[in-house]
Amino acid sequence: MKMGENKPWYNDQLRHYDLEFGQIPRLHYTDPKIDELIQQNKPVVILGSDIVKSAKNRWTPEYLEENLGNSGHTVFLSKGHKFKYYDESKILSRTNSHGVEFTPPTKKIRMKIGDFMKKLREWKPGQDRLYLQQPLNNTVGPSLVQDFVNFNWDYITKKQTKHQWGPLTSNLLLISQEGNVTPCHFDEQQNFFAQLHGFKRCILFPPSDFECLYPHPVYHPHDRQSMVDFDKPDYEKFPNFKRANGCETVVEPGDVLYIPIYWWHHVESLMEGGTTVSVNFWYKSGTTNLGYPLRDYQKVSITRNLEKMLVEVLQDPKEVGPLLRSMILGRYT
Ligand SMILES: CCC[C@@H](CC(=O)O)C(=O)C(=O)O
Ligand SMILES: [Zn+2]
Repeated sequence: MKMGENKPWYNDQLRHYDLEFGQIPRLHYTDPKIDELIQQNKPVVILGSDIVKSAKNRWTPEYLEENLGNSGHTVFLSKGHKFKYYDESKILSRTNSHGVEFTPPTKKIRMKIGDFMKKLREWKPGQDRLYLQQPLNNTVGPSLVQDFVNFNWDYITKKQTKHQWGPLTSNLLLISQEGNVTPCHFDEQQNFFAQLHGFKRCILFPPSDFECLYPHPVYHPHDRQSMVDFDKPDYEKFPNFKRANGCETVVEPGDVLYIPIYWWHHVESLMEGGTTVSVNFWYKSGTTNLGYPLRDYQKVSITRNLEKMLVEVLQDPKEVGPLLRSMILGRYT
């Protein structure tokens, strides 16, 4: 294990960005502050728990190759290190019929785990990068099922109940090539993000950073994804990016990062850190009682609903801006 400043990784394995980041709190799982932070919809890394102990460092690439099962799995291919998500259903949507050209930045294929691992082992710079992203389902082998059953569901379910989250919707198994990046985006679900093998750097921003991170319009296939290229920010188009308030952590095997609903997150597998394995736990939001003042994520949710309604009723997305400007300039500003 590479040691640097008593960490199992070196800072030069992290990609460099123009921003400074605070640190996400890393608390022992018995610390009551964890529940305070979750209640405040703030991120926290839960340490030393046995939430995914049955899979920590056990779900190695080799073990998964043996036990993931022989049905194909969803693999994304990318020309570069970024794997920017896009919603296929929005590529051909009516509102997109206004000639909004969209070229998917990644290719989605199905691959057997053996072929995926072989490609990873034989990968050469310049070739497409690979990222396996597969919901855990009943096609996995019995050994994985046993490990999954042996997660500490009691701890997880207690948190789900205490914080009035909705139902668990899925567990996504993520097997990433070293150096891959999932660019900055937010999800509309609560997320317990469990790191099982290797190291991932996670940079998070609060929902109130909406005006610093410039999400694509809701009708766009890259809905919920930031338009800012962190590797080469365009400060002309996105001037507020320089004042985004990011916080970061590097999750190690066994760590569980709580990524609150609507929080922006950028996730990278450390460069030269080997293949990484994670599994996430996505929960629907609970029924939010509208208390005042409204929470930042509630305002984002309201913004999204407004945007969807306007695009729906105006039909042409290009009319949304002028209508909103005429509505607020000189009246609400
Ligand atoms: C497809 C999901 C990717 C994951 C980030 C990562 O591990 O690359 C994430 O964004 C999440 O768990 O919400
Ligand atoms: Zn996400």
